[in-house]
Amino acid sequence: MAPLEADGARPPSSGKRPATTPGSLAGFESLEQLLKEYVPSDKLEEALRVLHGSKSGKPVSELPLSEEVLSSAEKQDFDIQAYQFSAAAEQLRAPRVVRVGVVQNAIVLPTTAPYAKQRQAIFNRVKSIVEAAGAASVKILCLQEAWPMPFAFCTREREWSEFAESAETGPSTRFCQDLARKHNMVLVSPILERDEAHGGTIWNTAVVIGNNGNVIGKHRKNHIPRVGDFNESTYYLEGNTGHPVFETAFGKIAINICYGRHHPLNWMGFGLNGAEIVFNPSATVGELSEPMWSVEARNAAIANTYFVAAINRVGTETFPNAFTSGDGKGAHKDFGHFYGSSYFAGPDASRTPSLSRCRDGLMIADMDLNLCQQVKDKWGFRLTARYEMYAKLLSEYVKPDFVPQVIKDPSL
Ligand SMILES: NC(=O)NCCC(=O)O
Repeated sequence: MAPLEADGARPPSSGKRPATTPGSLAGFESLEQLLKEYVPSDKLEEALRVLHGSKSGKPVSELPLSEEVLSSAEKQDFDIQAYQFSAAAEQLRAPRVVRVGVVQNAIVLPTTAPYAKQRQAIFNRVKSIVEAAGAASVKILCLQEAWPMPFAFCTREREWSEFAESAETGPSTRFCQDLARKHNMVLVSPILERDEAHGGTIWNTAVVIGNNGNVIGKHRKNHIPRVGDFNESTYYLEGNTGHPVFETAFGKIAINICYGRHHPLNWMGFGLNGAEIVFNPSATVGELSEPMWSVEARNAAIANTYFVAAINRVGTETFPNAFTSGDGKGAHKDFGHFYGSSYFAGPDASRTPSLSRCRDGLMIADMDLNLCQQVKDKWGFRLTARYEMYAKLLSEYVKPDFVPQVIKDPSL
């Protein structure tokens, strides 16, 4: 199919990449870029209305950014996109608009480089993206899962545990504290945590740093995968922090770390505790999870009437020694491609396009948090839920003598 430039649809998008670029979708950085290239603009709006939901009949609108921020992204070669989730004007409440951002990034140095150098190179790269977010007045920013390190848990090798650090005083927390203070920004920093008070146990943890640079608290990943190359349970087990919601200067936030997105009750826990925005910092690869990616965070936003930010790392990470994963695949040295594609979803079923599948990126959105209550009042999911009935079922289910409620056709 030829591009539609000739009949005036729209010029070629900047999202074009050589088809050989790792992670590219037939030569495009994202599904939306591919659609932009081939679907005439009037029809594209209709297609996106159905695909991404709508705000008064239109896809989520773009948010203009300053030249300074745009040119910094271009110079440093990261994808930047910005959108706005508006809400209806209310008579008794002022809008509560908060500017939120997410960062996706590849590791910078090969996994064979000295660890201190690998981490410092990631710090330098992430700093430049966080600085752009700060210049764009982002007030709550979340980084990707285990952002200061390669996602080495596929290997099962012990030495990668060296990247674990204190959630309260480790180098990543100190790095984020400086940036949080500088930009008056809440920063969510998902790291590999070493808990010195409990024998140096390791956790997969998101540290929430307040806009004054203080550590507000932390949350430990609730669900640990045992699928494909995700051998994380060799390093850490299920978290013990429940479903905390962090009340920040800019809104009530929570973090559902990666594999927790497959568990609807996990999402529900954060909703019951009052989250308005739930971040889902992830590290996941195409072959395994891409068909689920565009569905799960969006469904969680709808079912729990809050905003969700789905964040995935990007790039292919190759490790020195081959590993196997008990799934019949031969020994290999990489996880496959982390497909990026971070996006925001609103409680009203609208969503943004995705960030690049091939490049680092910063996505920004203005969210009017009034939308959460407006959608609750309209759809009444919290009103109509049957929590006592679910609680009863669950309390029965966890008993060893549970008998499933099955009514068999007596004629069988
Ligand atoms: N990081 C992580 O939990 N990945 C598991 C794979 C997935 O959930 O897509």
